[in-house]
Amino acid sequence: MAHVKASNLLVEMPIYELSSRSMKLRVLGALKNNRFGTDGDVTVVRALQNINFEFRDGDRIGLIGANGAGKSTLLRVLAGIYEPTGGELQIDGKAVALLEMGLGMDDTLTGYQNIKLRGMLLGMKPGEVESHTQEIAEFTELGDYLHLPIRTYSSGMRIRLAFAISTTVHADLLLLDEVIGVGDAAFIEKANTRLRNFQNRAKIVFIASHSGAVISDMCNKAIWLDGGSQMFVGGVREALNAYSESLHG
Ligand SMILES: Nc1ncnc2c1ncn2[C@@H]1O[C@H](COP(=O)(O)OP(=O)(O)OP(=O)(O)O)[C@@H](O)[C@H]1O
Repeated sequence: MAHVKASNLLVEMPIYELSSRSMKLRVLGALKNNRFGTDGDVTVVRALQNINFEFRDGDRIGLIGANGAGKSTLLRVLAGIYEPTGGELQIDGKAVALLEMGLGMDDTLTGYQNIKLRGMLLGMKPGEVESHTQEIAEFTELGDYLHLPIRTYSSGMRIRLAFAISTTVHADLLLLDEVIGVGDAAFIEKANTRLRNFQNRAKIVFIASHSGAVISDMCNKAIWLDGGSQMFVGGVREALNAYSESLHG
């Protein structure tokens, strides 16, 4: 069974560029909210604070909120890309993120070698990678390019490869940003079908989106974030209504 629980989760990011005292005072004074603080000499932005939730198998959680609300940061903490600076985050199960999918690929290696490398980085055993290689290769439609170093690929070709590998592994917890830009028009439809199957296999899915329709369609729970704080956790309709009311006064 997969399970994820956040208790008073806090994520602070240091802003080292604000070194002079006068700049710090200006920024802290101008931004009269509790999002900025100091840690010793360093100014920090609280990207997330007081986040509390608990989800289990079957939960599909939409992350909603304005630009800068903290949605991507929450996905990154769940993915283990950022460490919480306070509170607790407990994850039982294997998390796979379809964020920054190109990370962990090596430019000097061929497509086939990257399938092996990234597959293993994502937790597959050598035999498992082997048995999926043909299918991954076919899905990418990259043909003979797979024998060339990936520095010769276009950005779209890289994304195809990274997406095909990432969606092959087993995920208990799947972390998605709505806009994953998986390539040209012809590829998008195929990629969407693969993504839907991948989502269906995952036990818990988090998806950040600005589209109420996407959230209503895919999720049974939602978290509304605003300014790094959690404004609402619960049903999708209630969350979308509360968010929409905040926007329209
Ligand atoms: N590496 C970083 N250093 C400093 N501040 C950061 C960093 N990453 C995020 N932040 C801050 O954390 C806050 C939350 O950002 P985040 O990207 O999570 O928002 P978001 O809800 O995903 O926004 P969007 O809808 O625009 O993608 C923002 O105020 C942002 O400036």
